Amino acid sequence: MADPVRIAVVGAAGRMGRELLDVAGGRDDVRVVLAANRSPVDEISGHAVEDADDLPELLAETDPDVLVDFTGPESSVEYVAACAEAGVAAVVGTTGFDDEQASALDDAAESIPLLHATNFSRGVAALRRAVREAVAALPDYDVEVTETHHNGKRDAPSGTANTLLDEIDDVRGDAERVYGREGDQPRTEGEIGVHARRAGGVTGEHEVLLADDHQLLSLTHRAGSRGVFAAGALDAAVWLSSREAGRYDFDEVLDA
Ligand SMILES: NC(=O)C1=CN([C@@H]2O[C@H](COP(=O)(O)OP(=O)(O)OC[C@H]3O[C@@H](n4cnc5c(N)ncnc54)[C@H](OP(=O)(O)O)[C@@H]3O)[C@@H](O)[C@H]2O)C=CC1
Ligand SMILES: O=C(O)C1=N[C@H](C(=O)O)C[C@H](O)C1
Repeated sequence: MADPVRIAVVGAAGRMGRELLDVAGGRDDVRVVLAANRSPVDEISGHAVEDADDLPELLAETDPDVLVDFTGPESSVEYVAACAEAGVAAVVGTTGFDDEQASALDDAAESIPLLHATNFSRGVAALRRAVREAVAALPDYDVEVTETHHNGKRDAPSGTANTLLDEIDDVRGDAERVYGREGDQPRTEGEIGVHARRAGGVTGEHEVLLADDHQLLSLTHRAGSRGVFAAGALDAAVWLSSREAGRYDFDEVLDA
């Protein structure tokens, strides 16, 4: 069997960071060589947690093959730039990038392999394909996208909802997006309603609803645990570890 892929996890103390360290511990194709976090934390899943402000030095000391980042847009851009400097591949799960931050990922991908996905679950990959097919088959139907997440989520709508909206635009052309409705606001033809709900500990749900006067089609994905995202991100890291510099999609990992 091949040597395990050497992984660095940033955002180690976050919800996803903790899940990644836990899931990685049960796999023999990856080995965590660095866990780092902005705020000080002693230990997670048996890993000492280093100060993420020292990432450039830590990458040089620990020599990971791939860094896995689930943090925030500002830190993600900073960590990916450190990877580009150090020649370390990057798997990015962070969402909520503005255009400038997104193009910083493109810049890094000129010198390292980089894979960014707004959702690392296989179910959402299948949902994206199903949505494309449904929207193409039902061209005049009204479309509404609703996502529900835990009350600690910062960005809205979710990265996955934005990806689903882009899939719909690919098929229909750019539609007006209406974010929530209030007061006297009847639906206009072709608009897409977008709704973000935040409650309790919901891991992540996405629904694309298509309806006309006679039929309603609801396509829904519910993540049962963050383990599905962590497993997908580690699969992506293993796949990415043998790639050339460039920008890659999670679909390429699933199709391999
Ligand atoms: N692509 C996918 O499949 C998934 C993507 N996500 C995305 O991953 C990201 C993280 O989610 P989650 O783990 O729930 O978030 P948490 O808030 O639980 O954790 C965020 C982590 O990132 C760190 N962080 C946040 N902002 C900064 C910053 N400016 N500088 C340095 N470190 C920072 C935090 O450090 P500290 O401890 O110091 O606060 C913490 O370790 C989000 O963008 C979320 O949307 C989540 C799940 C699945
Ligand atoms: O913040 C989360 O939790 C999640 N974020 C991702 C997103 O913004 O789409 C993926 C998943 O839904 C969980």
